[in-house]
Amino acid sequence: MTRAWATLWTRSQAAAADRHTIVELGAPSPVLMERAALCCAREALAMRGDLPVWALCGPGNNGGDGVAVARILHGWGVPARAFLLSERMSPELAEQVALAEKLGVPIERGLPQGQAEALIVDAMLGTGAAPPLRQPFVAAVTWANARSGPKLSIDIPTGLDADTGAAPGPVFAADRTVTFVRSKPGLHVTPGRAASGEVVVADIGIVSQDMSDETCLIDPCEVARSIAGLKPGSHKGERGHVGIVGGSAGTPGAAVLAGAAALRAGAGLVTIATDDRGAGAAAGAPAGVDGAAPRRRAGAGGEGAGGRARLGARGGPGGAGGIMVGRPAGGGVGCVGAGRDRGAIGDAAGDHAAPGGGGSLAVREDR
Ligand SMILES: NC(=O)C1=CN([C@@H]2O[C@H](COP(=O)(O)OP(=O)(O)OC[C@H]3O[C@@H](n4cnc5c(N)ncnc54)[C@H](O)[C@@H]3O)[C@@H](O)[C@H]2O)[C@@H](O)CC1
Ligand SMILES: [K+]
Repeated sequence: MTRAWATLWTRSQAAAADRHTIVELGAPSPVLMERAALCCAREALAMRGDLPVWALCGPGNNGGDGVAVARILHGWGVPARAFLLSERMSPELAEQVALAEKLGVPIERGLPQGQAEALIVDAMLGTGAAPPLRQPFVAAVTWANARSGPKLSIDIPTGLDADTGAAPGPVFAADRTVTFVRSKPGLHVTPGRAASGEVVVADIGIVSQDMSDETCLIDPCEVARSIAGLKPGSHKGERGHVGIVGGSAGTPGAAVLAGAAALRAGAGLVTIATDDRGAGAAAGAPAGVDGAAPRRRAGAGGEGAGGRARLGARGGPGGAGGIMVGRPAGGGVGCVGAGRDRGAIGDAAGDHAAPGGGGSLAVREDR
């Protein structure tokens, strides 16, 4: 399978790539910062309308990006200011402040005063920071979120856990986030996804050395390409049989959704083995279908377009070519008749299921 899916960098992977590019390859840090700021300044220009731009800058290199954005916009004739929110400054930030001051860019200390509308640029904290957020950034994020104007985050929204998307305190609510080289997992996971707005990935020339354990963002187009189309005139029996084990009595939702998804993806036959007798009807299968289940004799089955419901006739889900296993409510152990030669997918709690063939649960890439 071709994996042209977008890769994501965690905080430590981003830091390793920065180090590799700057220390080992010798790319000058200010050059990378200039590229980062140029990309962000272009986005700010597109977002601001007629508004001035105010960059809220933290003590590290994310703050350095913010000062550089204000300088670049100032050079383009945009009313832009940088606001330094901390007494501390990384060497790169200090260089940016010195350069901006020489060029007459307004640099101020503390939060902006007054109620004028502006595009707020969040250059407070980036991938070098770990939540929970400390002062003065808690107050600054709260102040910014109470304003109605557009908001742009540099690299990640301040307050967000870049690795998990968790928000243990206030998080800057961005309309757009310009993130560098690779996006970050936290920008795509709730609640971080909502705080990040539109995510723009800007290649600023940082390269990684070892990305063997990198995480990928699944591209729906790539997934669609990897699923074979139906042959005209093909029979339901040629389109695969998916077995689903899951859904306790009264809570069949996940099993039902998995069954409906399998049918929509083109499976010829779906078998749901569940403790919940209503699951088959809920999944769109003809009523009254019954069959073998892992723990009790209750179950439901359905077939794709034009198919006839059947369950148990092929030994329940054990007859399936691929099996999905959910965890029964209450943490019981599922028992699946999946052999080593069949694909099995466990859910987040799939480690509680025991494949009957003795093999471990795994996602097979072939079909
Ligand atoms: N040359 C480089 O290394 C480049 C860095 N870039 C920018 O630099 C950022 C990373 O810079 P840094 O590593 O300096 O780190 P950051 O600027 O993200 O943050 C570091 C600062 O945050 C403070 N901090 C950490 N956790 C905090 C918390 N919970 N509450 C309050 N303060 C906290 C630390 O004391 C430190 O002063 C990237 O996100 C990116 O925006 C880009 O300019 C590209 C090039
Ligand atoms: K930021």
